[in-house]
Amino acid sequence: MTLLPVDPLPEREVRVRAPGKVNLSLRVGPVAEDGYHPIVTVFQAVSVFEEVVATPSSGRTVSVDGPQSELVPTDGSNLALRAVELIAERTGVDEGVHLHISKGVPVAGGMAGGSADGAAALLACDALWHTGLSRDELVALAAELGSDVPFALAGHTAVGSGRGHLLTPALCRGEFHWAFAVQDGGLAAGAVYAERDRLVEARGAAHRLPAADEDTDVLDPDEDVALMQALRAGDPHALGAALRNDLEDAALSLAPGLAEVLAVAQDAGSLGAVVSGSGPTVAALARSRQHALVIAAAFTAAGVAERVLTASAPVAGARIVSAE
Ligand SMILES: C[C@@](CO)(OP(=O)(O)O)[C@H](O)COP(=O)(O)OP(=O)(O)OC[C@H]1O[C@@H](n2ccc(N)nc2=O)[C@H](O)[C@@H]1O
Ligand SMILES: Nc1ncnc2c1ncn2[C@@H]1O[C@H](COP(=O)(O)OP(=O)(O)O)[C@@H](O)[C@H]1O
Repeated sequence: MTLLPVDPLPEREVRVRAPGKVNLSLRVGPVAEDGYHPIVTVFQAVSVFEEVVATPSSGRTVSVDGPQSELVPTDGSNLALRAVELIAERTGVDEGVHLHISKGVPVAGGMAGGSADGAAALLACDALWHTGLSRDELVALAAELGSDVPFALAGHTAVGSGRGHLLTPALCRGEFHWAFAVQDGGLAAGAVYAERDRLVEARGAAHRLPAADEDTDVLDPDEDVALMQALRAGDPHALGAALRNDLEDAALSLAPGLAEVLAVAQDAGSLGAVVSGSGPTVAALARSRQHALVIAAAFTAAGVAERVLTASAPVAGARIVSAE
């Protein structure tokens, strides 16, 4: 009897796409004992995406391509690999996986690209390993990985409280258009929060006030009434006027060149411009898709960005795009 060659089983592959974000408002309270700051933030997911492809493998490894990929660690500190270890540990799975990440979101840019990879890896492993986790279980694992990871799962527009991990969906009508000025060097979120503490304390000392007094009402949700109304009305002019980021002074203090980026956005007629999260990416709100391209061109012409991006928003959170 002759044995016919048998085709190997087709490689299974799960492909997930997850968005970056911009903080439309970011209000920061005084640092808590655990080293984290209570915040109230309005997240919006933007059409700048990470793609993560998971395939079975003997080990647990990651590879990365795309802009700034050389800045992304491929050891156990990679958020996507941390997600793999976490889901394996909690579900008792003893399998390997290789993740390939194609980066679209700036690295350490304040747009939560690493968080998007973490969220994508959770979804990919859940599908690949048939662990069948519920949405709530995935969200709980996401919150363990990082403050911004639950929003990368949720997407759209949402209010984040606590460390930013407790989410409430926000009503939002229509489509908004953004231009982003991306910088080469990133800013670490922890360093920017620490710089904010230093600035608040220095200001408190100058006014002979206890530093914490300044933040007494900062976490009151009513502070964002105008912004929430602008979102409900789908009014980009009102939204532009309501943008706010309490980390902006700290990001500007660590990266003073960002003041010029904000000025260029204003000169190009943006409806509002802010540092995105902990920076250093600057997000400029445009009147239209065409206007976003004009603002992006102005960033390039002024030489204030290493790279420019345009995006529409809001978009959905992490999604499986194919599983075969
Ligand atoms: C500033 C924000 C705004 O959305 O995002 P980015 O701009 O970095 O994307 C977030 O608060 C960042 O979230 P994320 O980057 O997930 O932070 P984590 O990994 O949880 O924490 C990194 C470090 O930031 C500081 N941190 C983070 C969140 C928070 N509410 N208070 C903090 O003080 C802590 O020092 C922590 O050690
Ligand atoms: N998958 C990943 N992609 C990007 N950065 C990662 C990843 N995993 C870990 N990191 C580390 O986290 C840092 C910040 O991640 P990132 O999400 O890109 O920025 P931010 O927190 O500013 O939004 C990076 O400088 C990098 O050292």
